[in-house]
Amino acid sequence: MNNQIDRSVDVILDELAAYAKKRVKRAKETVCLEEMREKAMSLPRGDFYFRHVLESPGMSFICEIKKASPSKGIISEDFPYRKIVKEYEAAGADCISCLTEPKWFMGSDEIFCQIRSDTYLPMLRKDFTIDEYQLYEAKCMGADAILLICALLNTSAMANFLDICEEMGICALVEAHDEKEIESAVSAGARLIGVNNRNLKDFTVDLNNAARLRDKVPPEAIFVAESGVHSSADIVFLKAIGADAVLIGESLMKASDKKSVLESFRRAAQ
Ligand SMILES: O=C(O)c1ccccc1NCC(=O)[C@H](O)[C@H](O)COP(=O)(O)O
Repeated sequence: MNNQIDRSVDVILDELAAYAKKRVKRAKETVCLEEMREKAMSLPRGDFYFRHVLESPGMSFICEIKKASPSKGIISEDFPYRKIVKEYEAAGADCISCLTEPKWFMGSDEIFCQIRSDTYLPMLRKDFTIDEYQLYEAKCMGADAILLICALLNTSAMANFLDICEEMGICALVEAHDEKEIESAVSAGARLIGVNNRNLKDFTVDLNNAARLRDKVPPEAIFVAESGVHSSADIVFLKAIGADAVLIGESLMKASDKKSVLESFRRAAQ
């Protein structure tokens, strides 16, 4: 993987979606859509564990496991993900977000499944969802939640995916970056809305995005502030603007002592 990212590239989301389409097409050659749907639907319905954990009082922490990203290249050469999840657990993480996108994030379904078998924490399968097939895959992998990115889905596709998640008893974290996307998420019926502080078109990060958009998310939905959290001061800021949860990746992945960094973030949220 090329660690030198061209920051001017604004097509990365399109490329991620196109590659996800290819991956789904390939997967369907092994297990077709009907079979995957049947497998998923035959499993016991989930109990929306992910959302219930985020609904508990106080700010919740969704801690991410990722080796690389399009904006940062390799984040963590050393990637002992099974050890990392234990450190997150020990430091009081509420949920785990695990990237499964293989090309830019260097994730995989296998990594997800290994972590799944190691932790009791609710897990988000973080991938670029463009096909219902991926929802069934996620359910079969034991995911408690999946990611839906507004920039990749129109309102009706989003509503359809949310209905499928509802039927399977898993949650959808619906990610928005601006007012229009939040409106789309709300009218599709999203109950967990993540505002990304990272602009996925130019990779700039600004925590004020969450602040600016906080009031656009209805109070009955859970508001997750995503990306760009690097310090206890960031946590204090996001708590003050009314974030119910934060999703943190890079700063934890880069920390040599993840447990103490996460513990300090959690103290800042009290
Ligand atoms: O992070 C990227 O470069 C990126 C590029 C294109 C699509 C998604 C991308 N990242 C996903 C995320 O937003 C983050 O993994 C997540 O919110 C955690 O952010 P951070 O704490 O800043 O690592």
